[in-house]
Amino acid sequence: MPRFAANLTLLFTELPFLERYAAAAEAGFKGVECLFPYEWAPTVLAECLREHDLRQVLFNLPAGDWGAGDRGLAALPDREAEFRDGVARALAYTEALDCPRVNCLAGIPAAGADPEHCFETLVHNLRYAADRLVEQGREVTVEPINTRVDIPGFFLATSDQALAAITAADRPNLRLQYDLYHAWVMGEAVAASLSRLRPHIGHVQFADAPGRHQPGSGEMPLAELFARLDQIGYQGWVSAEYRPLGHTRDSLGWLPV
Ligand SMILES: O=C(O)C(=O)[C@H](O)CO
Ligand SMILES: [Mg+2]
Repeated sequence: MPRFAANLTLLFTELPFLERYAAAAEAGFKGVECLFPYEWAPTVLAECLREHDLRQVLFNLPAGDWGAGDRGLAALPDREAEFRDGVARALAYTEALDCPRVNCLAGIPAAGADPEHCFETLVHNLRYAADRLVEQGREVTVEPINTRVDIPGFFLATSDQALAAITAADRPNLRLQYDLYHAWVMGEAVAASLSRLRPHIGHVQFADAPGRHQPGSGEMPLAELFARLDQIGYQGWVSAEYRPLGHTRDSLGWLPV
């Protein structure tokens, strides 16, 4: 069985954020992730991890003004200084939380932006982030996100697009973040992709589709996909990144005890 982690931004939302660590540990998780840790001091989060014997496995680089519609900065040509500031900010958290990787969101380019220029910007920014993070021995992941339901206009909609950026940036600590849900929504043959992309995958996330809820709520063969991860020898973290239907604790039937 894979090593499962809980995404504390989406799971346990019945509780205030800092109380979700205890709930995750009590449910049996050993690892946690969140979208953005930045509104809490690194020392506060480090103490939550220590107190509940949890590992922080991932969080996102700052992604711009989320409320204003930003969904990442890395492919946005006029935001490079802000991207670099975000990397510096994230480094304080990777160090304090001993977090092995950060996820880099490409963002939604402005209407009419030149895709080639966006791609070059992305490659440049990925190199910058990878080179800063490697100094601490960390990885940077790149996540494709479905443009059909969740983030229309997102620059990297498919695994192959993300892989093209990773290959062009050419840094050993750059990896693919494979979110089974997004790949499924984009119509990817997920089981076959897992085998093909295995050498590039640094982190896995899941939710059932449609709906982005817990396993069993939709049509994805998630138990088979977890077994496939074992078969291909993937030993990294697999994070539950879904919006529970009902109370989180009643959504965890899929989690081995
Ligand atoms: O939406 C997702 O799947 C993610 O993992 C990102 O972190 C979104 O921000
Ligand atoms: Mg994801």
